[in-house]
Amino acid sequence: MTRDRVSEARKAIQDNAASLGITTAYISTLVDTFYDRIRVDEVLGPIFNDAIGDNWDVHLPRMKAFWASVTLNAGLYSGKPVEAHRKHSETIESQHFDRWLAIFQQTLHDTAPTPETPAYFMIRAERIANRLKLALFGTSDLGAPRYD
Ligand code: HEM
Repeated sequence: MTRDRVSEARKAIQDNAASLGITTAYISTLVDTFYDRIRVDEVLGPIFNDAIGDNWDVHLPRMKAFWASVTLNAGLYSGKPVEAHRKHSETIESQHFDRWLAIFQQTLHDTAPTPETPAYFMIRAERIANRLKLALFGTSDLGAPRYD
């Protein structure tokens, strides 16, 4: 695609997302609320707090950039999620993904600006969670999707 076509496609994605209430301001609220809940979760909290320690001021902007890239095609994130999780393969277990997704879904439910917002994020979160699970555990037993 030429550069014009790329920016046209990006604009179409962003207009569609904006019509669902998905903006960088909403992503910021979503990410802050989600990790506030994750940090106090009895199962996932210790994993995140051990891994991230005093670096939440680095992790949160990175996660906002990640979600802006996934949902708004913002092109802001350039990390390596598989490697980032593989570093924690001693502590992250396959069933933790269900809990992560359940907390994410509840956070979306509680904060969503429109009724369509949760599915837009959840479809993408589940797809990425499944790819991470496959990369980390080599399992294709991905469970029943919440959204498809
Ligand atoms: C079992 C569930 C999960 C656990 C326990 C977990 C844990 C973590 C931890 C500890 C980090 C920090 C890594 C580090 O800097 O050392 C991290 C980073 C990250 N996680 Fe997760 N995660 C989970 C699921 C997910 C899912 C489902 C997604 C996406 C939908 C995701 C996306 C990311 C991204 C983008 C990063 C930043 C990677 C980078 O450094 O660029 N994670 N995760």
